[in-house]
Amino acid sequence: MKVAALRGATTLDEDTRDQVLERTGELIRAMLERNDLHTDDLISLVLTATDDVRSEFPAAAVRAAGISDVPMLCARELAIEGPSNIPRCIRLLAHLQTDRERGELRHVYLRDARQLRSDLRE
Ligand SMILES: O=C(O)C(=O)C[C@]1(C(=O)O)C=C[C@@H](O)C=C1
Repeated sequence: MKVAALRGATTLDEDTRDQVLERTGELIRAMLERNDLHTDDLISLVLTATDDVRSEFPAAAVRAAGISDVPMLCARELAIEGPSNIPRCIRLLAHLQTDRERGELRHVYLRDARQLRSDLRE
C-alpha cells in the first residue's frame, strides 16, 4: 500500500446549508466511486471553501455523508484574481492508501468546477 493524494472540487448554486451538504456529499462519493475506494482507505481530508461560502463547514457535509472517523480540516481558499477564482467553490484534497500508481487516480471536478481542470479526462 502506498500513500497517495486525490483532488476534487465542486460548486454551489447558492450558499445554503442544504447545498453544502448535498454538493460536498456528491463530491466525496464521486471521488470514492470513480477510484474504487472505500472510506477505510482515507487517511485525512483537507477541504477549502471560497469566502462566499458561509452557511456550513464542508467537513460537516462529509460527516453527514457517513464519514466520521477521518481527520479533517477546513480552510479558506485564497482569493487570487484569475480563472481559478470561481464563486461558491468547495475543494477537497484527500490523502489515502492505495495500491494504484499516481497516474491511475481520477481527480474529480464537478459542475462549474470542471473549468478549473479542463485538461483532465471525465
Ligand atoms: O485545482 C483547483 O481546484 C484549482 O483551482 C487550481 C489550483 C492550482 O493552481 O493548482 C489553484 C488553487 C487551488 O488552491 C488549488 C489548485
